[in-house]
Amino acid sequence: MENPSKAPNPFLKIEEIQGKGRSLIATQPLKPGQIILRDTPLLLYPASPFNNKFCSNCFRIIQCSHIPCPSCPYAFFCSANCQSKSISTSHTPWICQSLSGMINSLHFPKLSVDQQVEALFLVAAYNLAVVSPSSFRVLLSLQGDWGGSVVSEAGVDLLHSVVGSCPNMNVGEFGFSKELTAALLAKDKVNAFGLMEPFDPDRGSGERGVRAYGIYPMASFFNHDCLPNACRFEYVDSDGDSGSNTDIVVRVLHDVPEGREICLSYFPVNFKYSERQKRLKEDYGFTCKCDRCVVEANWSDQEEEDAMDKEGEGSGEEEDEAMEEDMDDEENVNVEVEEGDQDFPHAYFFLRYMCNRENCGGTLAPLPPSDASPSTVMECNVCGNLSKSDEL
Ligand SMILES: C[S@@+](CC[C@H](N)C(=O)[O-])C[C@H]1O[C@@H](n2cnc3c(N)ncnc32)[C@H](O)[C@@H]1O
Repeated sequence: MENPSKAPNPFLKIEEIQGKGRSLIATQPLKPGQIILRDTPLLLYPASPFNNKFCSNCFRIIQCSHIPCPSCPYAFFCSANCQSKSISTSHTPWICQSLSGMINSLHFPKLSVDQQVEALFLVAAYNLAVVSPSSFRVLLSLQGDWGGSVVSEAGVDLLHSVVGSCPNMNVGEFGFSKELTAALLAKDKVNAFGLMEPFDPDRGSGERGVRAYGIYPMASFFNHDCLPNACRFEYVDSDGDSGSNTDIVVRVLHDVPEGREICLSYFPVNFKYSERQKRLKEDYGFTCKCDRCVVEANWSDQEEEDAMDKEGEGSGEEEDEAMEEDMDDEENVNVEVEEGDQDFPHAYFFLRYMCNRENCGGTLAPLPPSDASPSTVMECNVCGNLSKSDEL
């Protein structure tokens, strides 16, 4: 599951940016669609304690019959291979015993579903301390501290006592303390990526279910931007080796010059200004001051509504200066933008990089370039649709 001693990434370096902390910077000019990162999770944990829809090891959909764990009722596998692999990764004997102890305790059923999922994370994290101390150290080095604003003291007390009901919380050199539990919860909150359930056209983009959460050692250094220059893809249900299907793949959307920071959006880009600010403050502990937020901070509610309507229509207007800066090197700009309409300066981004399929809200990135020529086929990172960029 984890591989903390990977080769250095040739496209990215970590640098401190004032006000943002560690950030990922392009070490060379990047082409549209270029894969800049494939990252393997340090740990994965299920988004629900009582799920038999997804394999507890590879998190693929279980197609027909599942294989239950012989020792507890909380894990199901898609194959004998996954079951045997899980013994050293996602469902070790330690996790199996801990889950049984914790879920049968008096406190667990009183937790909200979100708290139950956080308890599952803590069990997975303390398991990592047992099975791979070096990976646990990597987890501890990520952003998120006890005392930050993203986890409440009451929540920490409750979860620490619930996880304390596991029968064997002797976790070696790291110990088991409230401070460690609090730090782990904060790290989970600001770094976890959701591995999503397959796209369902009948559900809105905000309602899409999560099958599992993962903490990725390198992807955890991507900062947020409300108009990102990269996006991540996951192919959990793909064939191939169990183990690599939960990797995340990050591709750039357009040309990026050397030295530019690479950012993801931490949620669908069509969220309104107020929703974005709330989410970033509550879940990640910061106030976003990206170029888009600076512009939208001055919008009235009506202007925001108008902009969202236009975005839904996918109509193109003028690029703003900030976007121009990011797009200077864009080779495939073939979208006509209307002149003189200043009220929705980021329309170009939505026209070109937002999936227009109903209820999707995904981001479009070109397929990886072949022979150094950018692809004209765009792939949506939510519904998986492929479209020709020149259809725009
Ligand atoms: C996934 S981590 C990103 C890496 C992090 N900067 C670090 O030093 O490890 C998320 C955290 O980075 C910071 N961050 C991310 N995007 C930011 C932004 N646009 N402005 C300010 N801080 C940001 C916040 O502290 C957030 O909780």
